Amino acid sequence: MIIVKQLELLDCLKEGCQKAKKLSKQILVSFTKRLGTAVSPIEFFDNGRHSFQGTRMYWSDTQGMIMVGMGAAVKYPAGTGNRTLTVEKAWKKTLEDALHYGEKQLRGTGPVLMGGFSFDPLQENSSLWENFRQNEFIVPQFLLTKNQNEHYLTVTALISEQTEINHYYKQIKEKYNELTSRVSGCINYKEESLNIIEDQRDQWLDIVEKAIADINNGLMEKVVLSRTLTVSRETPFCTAEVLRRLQEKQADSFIFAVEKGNAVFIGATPERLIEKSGPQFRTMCLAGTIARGKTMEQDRQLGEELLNDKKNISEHQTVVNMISDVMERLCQSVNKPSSPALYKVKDVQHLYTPIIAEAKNNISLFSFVDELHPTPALGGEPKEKAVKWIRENETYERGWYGSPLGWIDSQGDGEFGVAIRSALIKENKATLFVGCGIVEDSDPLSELNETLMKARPMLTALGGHLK
Ligand SMILES: C=C(O[C@@H]1C=C(C(=O)O)C=C[C@H]1O)C(=O)O
Ligand SMILES: [Mg+2]
Repeated sequence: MIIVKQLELLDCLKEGCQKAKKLSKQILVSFTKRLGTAVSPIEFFDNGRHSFQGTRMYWSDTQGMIMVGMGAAVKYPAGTGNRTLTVEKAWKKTLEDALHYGEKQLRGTGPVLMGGFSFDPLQENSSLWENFRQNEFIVPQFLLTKNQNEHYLTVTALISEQTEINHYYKQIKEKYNELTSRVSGCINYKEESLNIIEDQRDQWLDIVEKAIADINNGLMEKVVLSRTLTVSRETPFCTAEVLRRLQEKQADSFIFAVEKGNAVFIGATPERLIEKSGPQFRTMCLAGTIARGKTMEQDRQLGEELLNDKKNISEHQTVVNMISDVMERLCQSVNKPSSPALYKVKDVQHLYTPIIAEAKNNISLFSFVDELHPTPALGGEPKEKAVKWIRENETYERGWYGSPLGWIDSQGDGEFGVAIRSALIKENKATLFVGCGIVEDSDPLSELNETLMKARPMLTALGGHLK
C-alpha cells in the first residue's frame, strides 16, 4: 500500500530507511514534486546523456502527456513463462510496503513502471537486438511527467537499512541539477546526407508471394510481413534531435524511445494497444493504408477510396474481429462504431475503429496486453499460425518492432502502444522497420510501396528522404 505524506526528500529517505530496517526488506520510496518552472522533456532527456546513458526512456501520447524516465531504481529480470504476467507480479511485489511522498498521486507520477516487450518470445536473439531482452522494465530513478502545462518530477529509490542516506541524497541533488541544466548535446548536430539501403528487397517480394499463396491455400486469413531499411550517416545520430523532429512532425502519434546500452529503439506510432484510465479502457483497430494527397481534394478522394477498398476493408476487419472478441470477453461494456473512420498522420492514412470499454472485475492493464498482443495488425489471423509463419519466414529478427511498449503507474493506470514506425539506432547506423498486412487480394509491389510510405516518418526524423 502506498502512503502519501508531506515531507522533504531527505526526511522521506530516512523514513524509508527506518521502514526497511523494521521490515528487514528493501523499500521503494518515491517523492513527487510539482515544478514551478517548465522543463523541456527533450532537453531533460538529452541532459541525462552523461549520467544515464543506456537507461533512458521517453514516452509521449497524443493528449499532451509526456514522460521521461532516467536511471533505474528497480530493474526487472527477463520473464519466464508468461512474461506479461511475470512482469505484473514483480511490479505488484515492488509496490508492497512502498512509500510515496509529496504531491498526491496524479496519473503517471509517483513510482511508475516503464518499458516493453519483444514481439515474439520464441524468436532467437540476433546481434541486431543484443541489448534488448524479451522484456525490459524499469522503475525510473528520475521521472519527469508533463501533463498539459503542469510538470512533475518524481524521484524514486529502493532503500535498504544499509543505504547511506546523506550521501545518497547529495547524489540525487547533483543529478537533478545536471538534468535540469539546459545544455543540449545536439546544438552542433549537422544535417548530413544519409545512405539508405532497402535490405533484401527482392527476397521480401518472394516472401509476400509465398504468404499470398499460403493464404489462398487456406493456411491463414492474414499475416503481417515486415522488412528493414538500413540508414547510415558519417557521424552518430543524436537521439534528442530525432525525438525533437518526431515530436514536431508526428503530433498524432505516440513518440517513444527506449535506450539500452549504445542502442536506442525509437519511433512515432499512431497505434495504441491499450490504455487504462480509471475504469475505462481504450484500444483501437488500425489497419488498411493509403497515401496522403498533395492537395486537400486529392487527400479526401484517397480517403474515400480507402474507405471503399475491398482489400483494405478485409485487412481492417480481421483486426476488428479479433480485438472485439478480446474486449467482449474481458469487459462488461464495449463501445465501438459500426464502420471504420480514417486516421490521418503526416505521411499515410489508415482505416481506424476506436473501442472504449469497461473491464469486468478489476481486470488489469497487463491482462489486456497479454490477451491482445499481437493483434492481427502486427501478427495475423489465426494468431499462433501467423506468428509461427513470421518466425519461420521473415529473414531478420523483429526484436521489439511491433511490440507493446509503454508504462503503468501504481494505481494501475497506464498505456501501451504498438511499437511501429520505428528504428533501432546504434551510433551512426539506424535500422528502420516497416510492415504491412497481407491478405488474399494483396499485390506484392503495392505492399512494398506501402512499406516505403510507412518508412517516411522515421526517415524524415533521421534527416533523409526516399526518392
Ligand atoms: C505493420 C505496420 O503497420 C500496420 C499495418 C497496416 C497496414 O498494413 O495497412 C496499417 C497499420 C498498422 O496496423 C507498420 O507500420 O510497420
Ligand atoms: Mg496494409
